[in-house]
Amino acid sequence: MRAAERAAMDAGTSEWELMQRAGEGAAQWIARVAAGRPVTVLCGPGNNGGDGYVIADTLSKKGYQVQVIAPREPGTATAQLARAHFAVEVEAEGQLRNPVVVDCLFGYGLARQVEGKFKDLLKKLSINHCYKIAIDVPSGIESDTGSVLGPLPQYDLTLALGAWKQAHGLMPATASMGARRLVPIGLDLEGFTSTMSARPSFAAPAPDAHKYRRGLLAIVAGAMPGASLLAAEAAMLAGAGYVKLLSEHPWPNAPADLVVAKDVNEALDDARNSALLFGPGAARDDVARCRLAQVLEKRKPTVLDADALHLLDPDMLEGADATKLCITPHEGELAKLCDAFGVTADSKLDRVRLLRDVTGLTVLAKGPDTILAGGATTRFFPRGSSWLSVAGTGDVLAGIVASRLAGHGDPLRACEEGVWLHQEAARLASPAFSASDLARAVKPAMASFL
Ligand SMILES: NC(=O)C1=CN([C@@H]2O[C@H](COP(=O)(O)OP(=O)(O)OC[C@H]3O[C@@H](n4cnc5c(N)ncnc54)[C@H](OP(=O)(O)O)[C@@H]3O)[C@@H](O)[C@H]2O)[C@@H](O)CC1
Ligand SMILES: [K+]
Repeated sequence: MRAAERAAMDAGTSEWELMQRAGEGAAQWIARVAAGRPVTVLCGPGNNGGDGYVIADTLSKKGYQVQVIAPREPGTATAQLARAHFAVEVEAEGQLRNPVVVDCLFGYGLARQVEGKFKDLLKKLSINHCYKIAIDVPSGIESDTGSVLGPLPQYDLTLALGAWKQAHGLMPATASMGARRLVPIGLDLEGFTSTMSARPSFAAPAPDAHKYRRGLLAIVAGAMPGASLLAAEAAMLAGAGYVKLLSEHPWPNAPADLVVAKDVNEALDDARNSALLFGPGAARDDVARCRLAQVLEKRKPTVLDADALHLLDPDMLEGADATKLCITPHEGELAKLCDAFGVTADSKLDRVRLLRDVTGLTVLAKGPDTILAGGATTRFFPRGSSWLSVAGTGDVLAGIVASRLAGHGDPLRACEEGVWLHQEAARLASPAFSASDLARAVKPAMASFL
């Protein structure tokens, strides 16, 4: 973010100009929400506080009654300029008088624990029944890691300035932000490798499509059949033209439109397979270990999930084509993988990136803050439904990602599309769904992206 702002300034746009765009853009949102009601703006000592003075000034000029509380005078030249433009009284402390409160205490410059008067203000904000708006990031948040450095009110709206920061996609920060909106300030974000995932759009199959061209996905089942059946049911609705379940199990409950291949070795050898999925319900014994080795040997685009992630280690990966593989670990599986590959880091984000770097795999670390890392890219996602916290939803995700992978063979794109489809299916299936409800909801979810 600092580099993008520096580039804009080098190209002739002053910091003051950027701050005015940010403050005025944010004020437009605030005016919509406030709808005429008086507004309190809390201003800190840096440029986040500077944004606050621009917001206060813009709202005043629109006829809003504005209270500004600033415990410390602005310390940067640009924030001082903003303060000088706001000709109305500023209180050093006081009660939050108004029904809408805008928090401009700290942005991405917060570098240590919030203490003293700033801490008191954030505490007051926490218990106040006002509509709470965070400017750029909530002021008690470290914007690179999403970790908490001060009191964290539950905001109704967070307005990211110029670009999304990593905290907008990371727990625990993201849970406090309420709705999130981006205020553009004209920065050139081309080449940003770490970004919020953009909503994808899908197309109907090509006019000359047939089932193989749309992709043949082979799902290799294991000892516990339910999980791979769930993955298959989701995969059949997520784009692949042909989903085959490779299993020696007799499958009395498999739907009629799911092909079950009993000769697993023969079906795995099928040159027409576009993608493979292995792991859900696979168990962690020697049989599963041999199966994983066999799957990797095929060097096809492949999704590894669940038990396969407990079996994966550097020896197993030897000879595999990492560029075609994606892994979809939850928190526990991520810890197991980090252990196996000698990765240690404090934050989930660093663990995911390091694991990607060490293995060359595309890593989709699922959870309340899903992180995707592959190649040089990191993607964050809008918050998904918390109803996804139920058994079997990971199998459904693996099926969806594998189905997308069968269609085009690009692991990063498949993961990104998979997360969106999964979250949309959850939204449509909510509240309180089972994993098979979720798998069925992939069908209407597809329609949302066409
Ligand atoms: N650059 C640009 O082009 C644009 C930037 N923009 C905006 O600027 C924001 C970043 O501004 P920033 O870098 O000035 O940092 P900011 O978040 O205001 O805080 C730093 C200040 O707080 C202080 N401080 C830190 N921790 C503290 C603590 N615990 N307790 C007490 N004090 C503490 C620290 O001073 P210190 O005491 O460390 O000397 C410093 O004074 C960004 O999020 C966006 O909103 C937009 O206008 C668009 C254009
Ligand atoms: K803030």
